[in-house]
Amino acid sequence: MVHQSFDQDIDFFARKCIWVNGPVIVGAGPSGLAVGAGLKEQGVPFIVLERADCIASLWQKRTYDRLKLHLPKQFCQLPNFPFPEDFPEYPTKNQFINYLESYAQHFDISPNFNETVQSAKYDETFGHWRVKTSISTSDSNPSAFAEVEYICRWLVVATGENSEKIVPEFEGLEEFKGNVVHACDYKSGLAYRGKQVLVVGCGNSGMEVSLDLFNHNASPSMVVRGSVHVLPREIFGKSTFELAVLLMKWLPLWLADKILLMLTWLLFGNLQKYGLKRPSLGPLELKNISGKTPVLDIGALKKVRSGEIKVVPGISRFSHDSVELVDGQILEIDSVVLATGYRSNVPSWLKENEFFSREGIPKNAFPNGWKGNAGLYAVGFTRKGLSGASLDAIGVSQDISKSWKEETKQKRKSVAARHRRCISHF
Ligand SMILES: Cc1cc2nc3c(=O)[nH]c(=O)nc-3n(C[C@H](O)[C@H](O)[C@H](O)COP(=O)(O)OP(=O)(O)OC[C@H]3O[C@@H](n4cnc5c(N)ncnc54)[C@H](O)[C@@H]3O)c2cc1C
Ligand SMILES: NC(=O)C1=CN([C@@H]2O[C@H](COP(=O)(O)OP(=O)(O)OC[C@H]3O[C@@H](n4cnc5c(N)ncnc54)[C@H](OP(=O)(O)O)[C@@H]3O)[C@@H](O)[C@H]2O)C=CC1
Ligand SMILES: O=C(O)C(=O)Cc1c[nH]c2ccccc12
Repeated sequence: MVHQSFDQDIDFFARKCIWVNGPVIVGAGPSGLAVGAGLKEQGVPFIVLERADCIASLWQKRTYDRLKLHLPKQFCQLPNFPFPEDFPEYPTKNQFINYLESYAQHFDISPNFNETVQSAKYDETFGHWRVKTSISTSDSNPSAFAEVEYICRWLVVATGENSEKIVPEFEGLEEFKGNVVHACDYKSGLAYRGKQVLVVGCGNSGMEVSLDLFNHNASPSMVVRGSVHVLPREIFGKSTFELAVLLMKWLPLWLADKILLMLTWLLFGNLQKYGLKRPSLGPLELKNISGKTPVLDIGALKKVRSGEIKVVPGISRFSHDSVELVDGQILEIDSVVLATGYRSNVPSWLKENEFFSREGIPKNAFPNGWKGNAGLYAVGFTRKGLSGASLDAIGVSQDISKSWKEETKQKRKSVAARHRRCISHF
């Protein structure tokens, strides 16, 4: 049996208290599923808590229709369960979701859905974690919920680097009468046909949303307030990411960057004249230091070059039907898509400040960022996408399995000893 439960009266409602014989995993995205799979293989019981009503909610609920994986498939599959052979080099979002559904089914992982972790704290006195959740009990009434407290020896944080959208404040945005959405709520350009759309941000989301808008006969203007690395997804028919991995094996990061940028220059030439200034650090060094992912171009650049996607500088302020930019120009716009990125939500619920930074990312760099103290683990915070998450998950599930087996053996021994003592009294 995985857990035992008992009720505790707290104020006017009952908080259920559940002892978990094994780890609690927070998040049923690729990272949480991969840890669950590793634990299943070792026979370790666990529970997975997921705030959404499905697995991989980032992929199922917070991404646009035409999204594809932008790294080749061999860098995106989870441990011990390869992609189907007929998957293309860059699987579509739906193919990836189907794969994750099969993964959960194959390893028999059934998360507790609609259950949000509100806080988790280590209890030094008893040597275990107290994980408090709220479960939404009604779709029609968001204030109807129950509360549960889990008590466990191991806590796995798998809530992701992208769990909350970043919505910056802009002067006058409240006056703007058009539609404003974050990229996580953008599905397709269908609803934007014929519209002037301001896309704020030029990461992979900003570039791909701009391209999708253009493909649906809208007119996108993309805000580039700083600098950005745009690399081709393939260089002379070979994946740029794969090439980067290869270069990084043998060369220092700066040299790998020089080679990538030289090859990119051969293909793209100088992009500054289109408003796309490169950062002074190379793409791999920048990713390593700041986490900023280079853009892997899937066709937006061609449209930037032709002027079909306009590049505009930073924003000064919005008014009811337009936006003023830092260079003084005023653009009339119908809608805004904020492709302004994401952040971790760990600081809002994990009461701990040794292992995780204030930004909610483990302080130790890859590959030493997955194990904290007192049974605390992190998976999927390496800024290395799905391949980083898979490596974390292997380490975490092996480590927990080892200590779960040791502790379980100890407990069995002491129960057996107690049992023997009892028998010898007769
Ligand atoms: C648009 C987009 C495209 C991407 N494409 C690629 C790609 O092609 N290749 C690649 O390698 N990486 C890609 N990434 C990176 C991405 O982070 C990974 O693909 C992957 O989703 C990470 O998995 P994860 O499980 O760590 O996090 P997530 O997929 O974000 O899963 C975390 C889960 O935790 C849940 N959760 C959060 N907070 C709580 C809480 N308090 N209580 C309970 N549950 C909670 C969330 O609902 C979510 O389901 C992409 C990211 C984005 C945003
Ligand atoms: N096909 C795929 O696989 C895709 C993958 N992804 C991944 O998802 C993750 C998130 O990407 P993304 O959503 O693009 O987020 P990013 O964090 O990469 O980019 C955010 C962008 O918003 C800009 N920005 C933030 N605040 C402001 C502001 N106030 N004014 C103007 N610009 C602003 C940033 O500019 P600045 O740099 O100046 O701060 C940056 O250009 C990445 O890992 C990415 O690779 C995303 C889309 C598609
Ligand atoms: O964070 C992402 O979006 C990824 O897909 C993973 C990723 C890790 N390192 C990179 C370097 C270049 C492009 C993508 C990645």
